Amino acid sequence: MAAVKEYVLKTPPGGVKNIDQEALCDLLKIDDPSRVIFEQARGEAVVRVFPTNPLMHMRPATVADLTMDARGRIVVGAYYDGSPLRIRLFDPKTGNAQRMAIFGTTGAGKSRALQSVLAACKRSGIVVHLADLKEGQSVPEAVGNVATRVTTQKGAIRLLRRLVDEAERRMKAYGEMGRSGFILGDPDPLMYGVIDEANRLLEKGAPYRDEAAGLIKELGRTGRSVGVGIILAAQAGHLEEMGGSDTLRGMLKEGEVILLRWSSAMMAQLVSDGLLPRGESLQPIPKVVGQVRRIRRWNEAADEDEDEPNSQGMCYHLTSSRPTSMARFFLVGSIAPCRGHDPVILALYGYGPPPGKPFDLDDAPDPEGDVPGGAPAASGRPSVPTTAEVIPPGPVTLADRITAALAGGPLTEADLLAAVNADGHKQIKRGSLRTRVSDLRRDGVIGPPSGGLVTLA
Ligand SMILES: Nc1ncnc2c1ncn2[C@@H]1O[C@H](COP(=O)(O)OP(=O)(O)OP(=O)(O)O)[C@@H](O)[C@H]1O
Repeated sequence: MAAVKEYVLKTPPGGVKNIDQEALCDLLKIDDPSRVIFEQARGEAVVRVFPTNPLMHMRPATVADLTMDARGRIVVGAYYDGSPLRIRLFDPKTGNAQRMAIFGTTGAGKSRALQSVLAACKRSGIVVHLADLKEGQSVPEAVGNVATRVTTQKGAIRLLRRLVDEAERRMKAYGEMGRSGFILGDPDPLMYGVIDEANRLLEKGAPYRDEAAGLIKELGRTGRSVGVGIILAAQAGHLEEMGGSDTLRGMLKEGEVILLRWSSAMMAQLVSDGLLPRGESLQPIPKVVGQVRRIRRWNEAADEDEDEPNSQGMCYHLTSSRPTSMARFFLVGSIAPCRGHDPVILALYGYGPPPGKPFDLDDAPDPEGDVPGGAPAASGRPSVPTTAEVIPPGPVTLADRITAALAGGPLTEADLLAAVNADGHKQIKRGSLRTRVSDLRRDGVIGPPSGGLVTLA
C-alpha cells in the first residue's frame, strides 16, 4: 500500500457530477483506468492511484465471514481500500428481515454472490426457500443446503405463495401473542425466499409475471416485520423487465441493493428512480480489468499470453453508506467450472441438514416445463393454470384429485379428505389438502368457503 498516491481535493457545493474517468487518467498520466479511484464525500474528494487495481486479488470467503454477527450482518467482500463489504441479513433493532436485490449483467457474478448469501443463511440458522430458475444450474451446490429448492416458474410461484401464507400465519400468531414484531428464533426462525434469475419470472410475457410481482410486493410489505424476507438475483437491463418498476422501487429504496457489472439502461433507471443521486456517477466496472488502451506499433507482435483478469464480483453496494465506492466479493469457489458440485462451495455451506422444513408445494411432480398463460382468476390475479387444465395424461396431481372429488358436489373438509384418500392414489394429510384447497381458491377453481363446505367455483 506504500505506493498508493492520494490526492485530496475540495469539491464545489453539491459535489462533483459526472466524473470523466478518462480525462482524470489522462491528467494523471495513468493508462490503466482501473488503478485510479475517485471517491467523494461532502465537501471533499479523494483520488487514489494504486500500483495495480486494488480489487484484483481477492481472498476466498471464510465461514467466519459468512456467520451473521450480533448486528445481523455478514462480510461478503471488501472495498477497494480494504474495509469490509458487509450486507445485512437481519436488523436486530427493528426485528426486520431484509429485502435484497443483486443485479448484474450476464457473467457479472450474481450467482456466486448469491451462493455466499445462501451459505451464510445456512451457517446462521436462517431458513431458505430457493427458486433457481436457470434449471437449477445457477446455484447447484444449494441442493440439500436449503429447506426448499425449485427450478421451475411454477414451483417459484407456489413457493412465493407459501411465503406469503407463512407471513400471514405469523402475523396472526404474533397478534394473538400480543406481540408487535418478530423476535429471532422465538418461536420462528428468520426465513428468506430467494429467487435466482428472477428476471425470468418477472419479465414481460412471463407466465406468472403479475402474480409473482404482487406476491413479492406483498412480502416486502408484510413479511419483513414477521421475519420473512425476500432476496432476488436478476439480470435486469431495466426495472420494467422486473414486473414493472413499481414492484421493486420500494424494495430497492429500503433494502440491500448490490449492483455488479451493469448495462447503461439499468444505470439510467436507477438514477431516475432516485436510487443514485442525480448526476452522481459510478466509476464503470469494465469487463476486463487492467486493460491498457494503447496503439501497437507497426511491427510489434501481439502478446498472446497477456492475462485478462475479469471483473466478476466487482460491485457497488448502492444502499450502504458508501454507494459510490467500488467493492468486490470474496472468492466463492473456483473460477474454472467443476465437473460436479464445487467442493469449496460445499465446504462453505458446511455438512449437515439445512435449517427449517421444506414447503409442501405439491404431492406430485411438476409437469415437465412451465405452462404459459392462465386466465385471470376471479380474484383478478392471473392464475397459475390448474394442473387439471394443463396436464396431458401425466402424473395425477392433488389438484386433479380434489377437483375430481368435488365434481359430484360440495363436501365438508373431512369428507373431501376421505374422498381424496379413497381414490386409489397416495394417501395425503389434512395439512396438504388445506394448502392445495387454498391454492385452488386463489386460482378461482374453488369458491369461497360457505357453510363449512368446499365447493367448485
Ligand atoms: N465471487 C466469485 N468467486 C469466484 N469466481 C467468481 C466469483 N464471481 C464470479 N466468478 C466467476 O465468474 C463466473 C460467472 O459468475 P456467475 O455465474 O456468478 O455470474 P452470473 O452473473 O450469475 O451470470 P449469469 O447471469 O450468466 O448466470 C463464475 O463461473 C466464476 O468463474
